[in-house]
Amino acid sequence: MVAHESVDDVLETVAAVAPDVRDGLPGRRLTEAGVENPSGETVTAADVHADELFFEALGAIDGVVEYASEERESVVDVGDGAPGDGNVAVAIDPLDGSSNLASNNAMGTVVGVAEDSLPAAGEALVAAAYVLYGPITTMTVAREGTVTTYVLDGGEMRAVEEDVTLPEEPVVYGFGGRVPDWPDAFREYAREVETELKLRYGGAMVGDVNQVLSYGGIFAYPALESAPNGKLRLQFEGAPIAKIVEAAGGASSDGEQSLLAVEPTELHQRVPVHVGNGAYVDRLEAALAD
Ligand SMILES: O=P(O)(O)OC[C@H]1O[C@](O)(COP(=O)(O)O)[C@@H](O)[C@@H]1O
Ligand SMILES: [Mg+2]
Ligand SMILES: [Mg+2]
Repeated sequence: MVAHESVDDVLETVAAVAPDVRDGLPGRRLTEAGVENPSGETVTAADVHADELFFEALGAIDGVVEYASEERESVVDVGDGAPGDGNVAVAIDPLDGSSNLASNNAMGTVVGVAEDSLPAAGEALVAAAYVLYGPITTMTVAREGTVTTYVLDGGEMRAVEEDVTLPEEPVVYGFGGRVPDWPDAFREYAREVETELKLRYGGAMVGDVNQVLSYGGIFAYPALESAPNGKLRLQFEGAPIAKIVEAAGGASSDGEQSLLAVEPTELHQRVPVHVGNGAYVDRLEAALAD
């Protein structure tokens, strides 16, 4: 098998499983799983269910040899051999923004496909995608330098927008964390941005990034005084989202460099995430460097 066939299989499988994840949400509303994930966060029954569905389906693909999830402590070997030579590793945030289930707001799934063992840097990703469980279930895929958005119809991928690019005139911003917890330099930057753009923050990274991809602007979950690496995880959130935003003509940063260049040292490490139009990311980096 060659790598692109494994990548096709992974993307088609994520698309096929996503409707089942969605169908499983109503019955798991307001149900905690009673455990913490490796990041020390409360896990909902919906997080566990999504992880199980993706693990079963993705782990069964011939060319997938490693599976790592935000909900699992370590990488699981699910095939013979190592990533490379047609084999791939899959890193997944099975349900992003799952605290939005209680309030019935948008959530997502984020997936990165690498030809390297996990944890792998964003530069090693051969494809990245997110599913958005909004009024419509869509899937946005970055592959071979271009981004395509699909509507998922009964698990089938129907392309609705090819060569997705960030609009040149930015319109929206969304920043996570509490204002008093933001470092001074970020707070000053945010004060400027809020005079220029409209606030769009829904509390699920996938939904908030999709606003930026649709209207242009910037999304950030920055470093916090109480958490210098922010909240989001490099492997499961920052790197795949950066791959998609950069392939769509935007930029990403951990505050100093592209998120794709950040070398992971731990599977669940966190990283400050800033993604959006290049001009806003450049200004952010300049503001943090002062
Ligand atoms: O509740 P906050 O602090 O705004 O955090 C929201 C962020 O946390 C997340 O929900 C974390 O992702 P998970 O739901 O996958 O843990 C992001 O989707 C979102 O950007
Ligand atoms: Mg998440
Ligand atoms: Mg999650």
